[in-house]
Order: sequence, then structure tokens, then C-alpha cells
Amino acid sequence: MVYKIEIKHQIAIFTIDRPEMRNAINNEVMEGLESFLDQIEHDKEVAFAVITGTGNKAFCSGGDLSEFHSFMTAQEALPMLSRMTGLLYRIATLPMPVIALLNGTAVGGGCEIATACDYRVVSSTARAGFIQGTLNITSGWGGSTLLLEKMGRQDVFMRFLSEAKIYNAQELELIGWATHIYEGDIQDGLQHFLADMKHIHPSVHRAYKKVAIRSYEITDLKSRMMEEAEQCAILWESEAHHQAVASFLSKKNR
Ligand SMILES: CC[C@@H](C(=O)O)C(=O)SCCNC(=O)CCNC(=O)[C@H](O)C(C)(C)COP(=O)(O)OP(=O)(O)OC[C@H]1O[C@@H](n2cnc3c(N)ncnc32)[C@H](O)[C@@H]1OP(=O)(O)O
Repeated sequence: MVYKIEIKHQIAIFTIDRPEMRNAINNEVMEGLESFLDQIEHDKEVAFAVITGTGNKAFCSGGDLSEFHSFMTAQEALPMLSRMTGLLYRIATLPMPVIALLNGTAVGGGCEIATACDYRVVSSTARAGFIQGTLNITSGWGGSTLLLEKMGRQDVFMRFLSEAKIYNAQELELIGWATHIYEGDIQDGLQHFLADMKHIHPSVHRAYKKVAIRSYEITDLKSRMMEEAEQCAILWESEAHHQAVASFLSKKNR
């Protein structure tokens, strides 16, 4: 099993469990995420949902390049990109608040997943970045659409995307991407973040969540995220992208 699902004390936790692969997303993790969302979407008992990763090195390193490098054309890449885009839209529109608990680094699609969540609770040693540009692609799971939709300053977040750099926790807090930075133990970090919210009835959190996402349907956010996936698919088939992935994988196989 490459993921864990736990529902305890009204908190539903999805943990990507591939620490040796820096919690990269493959088809099996996608299936897990689908079943997690199916389980909690209509469960009124769940007050908060949490997405995290095993270990302290990575929250998620994005798409599993060793699996997805076999996609050579836009047509081959698009089903995977659209499937993840659909999942990120579901995460963003869950009826309860969703917390990305960044136990470690989030890059590429990992950064997109964290952006889809309502809050990013980040270890002081974690880092994050939309590094897709270094692979000659854009984000392809709807993550930059979500980033620019949710976050304040367009100039700051266009730069975050375009530099394709990894920011440290302090920088992530400064630009407003990280909601809360914790030191030390991950569970203590989560509990500390939730401490001032937990005594409020879950129906109140759900009502605020509704307010937060009410414009998504009117502005057809899902279609806009899908357009991002299509744009990424076009870049996916470029020679520069295939070369960048081959270079990453050749380091792995050395
Ligand atoms: C596909 C969709 C697209 C999107 O829409 O956004 C993407 O997500 S593109 C993918 C973008 N992700 C990357 O390019 C990440 C690449 N990984 C890294 O930069 C680093 O691994 C790290 C996340 C910064 C962690 O560095 P470090 O702690 O030094 O670990 P290693 O680099 O030694 O990795 C350990 C191990 O894991 C393998 N690995 C890591 N990430 C991936 C990945 N995304 N896909 C496949 N494999 C990955 C890495 O190759 C190492 O393997 P071994 O050498 O066999 O131990």
C-alpha cells in the first residue's frame, strides 16, 4: 500500500506513503486519493481533512517521473494530467477545511496539491516550489490556476511560478503561501494549528468553506484548471521536456 487513510477524532488524514520516492504520485496513490475523497465527501462527522506524507524529507515530489516518462505526446500525457486536475478540484471544493501538513519538501505537483488545500501548515525545515519550469513544462494539475485564484498578489505568485525555484519555510510564510510554520513534532504542529478552531462546531467551518469557494462555479474554475492541464500537455511533448526528465532519471539510475 502506498498510502494510508485514517479517520480519528473527526479528522480524516490521507498520508502518501512512498518516502523512498519522496512521496511521488503514481497511479496507485491517485486511486488512494480518489477513495479518500469518496469516503469523506459526504461524511458530516469529518470536521477537518488533512493531506500529508510519510517521513520528514518530502511532503510530495509531484508526479512519479519514472512512471510518467513513458508519455511522449500530449494525447498520452493529458489523461493523467486531467485526472489529477479533477482530484485537485475535488480537494479544493471539499465541504470541510482541508489542511496540507507539510512534513517536508513539496515540489512540482506536490506544491499543487498543497495549494489546493485551504491551509498549508509547514515544518520549519520544509521547502516548496513550482519547479515545473525546470522541466520545460508548466504545472499541469490545475495548481497555478488555484494559486492565482486563491493567493493575494499576482506579481508575487507569477514570480513564484516563473522562477521555478524552491523557497524555504520562512520565504513561504513571507509571500503568504504558508499559513503556519511549526517546529519539531508534526502531530504537535497540527494540534497547535487546530487548537483555536477545534472548539468551534464543524458546521461553522463548513459554512465558511462554502463562502470561500462560492465563486468557483460562477467563474468555472474547473474548466480553467483543465485548460492549464491542456497547456501543460502541449509542452509535455517537447524535446526539451523529455531531455530534462531523462537527465533527472539518469541521476537516479547512476
Ligand atoms: C507530472 C506532473 C507535473 C505537474 O503537473 O506538476 C509534475 O509534478 S512534474 C514532477 C516534478 N517533480 C520533480 O521534478 C521532483 C524531482 N525530485 C526532486 O527534485 C528531489 O527528489 C527532491 C523532491 C527535492 C528530494 O531530494 P532528495 O531528498 O535529495 O531526494 P532524491 O532526489 O535523492 O530522491 C530520492 C529518490 O526518490 C526519487 N524521486 C524523487 N522524486 C521523484 C519523482 N517526482 N519521480 C520519480 N522519482 C522521484 C529519486 O529519483 C531518488 O530515487 P533513487 O535514486 O532510486 O533513490
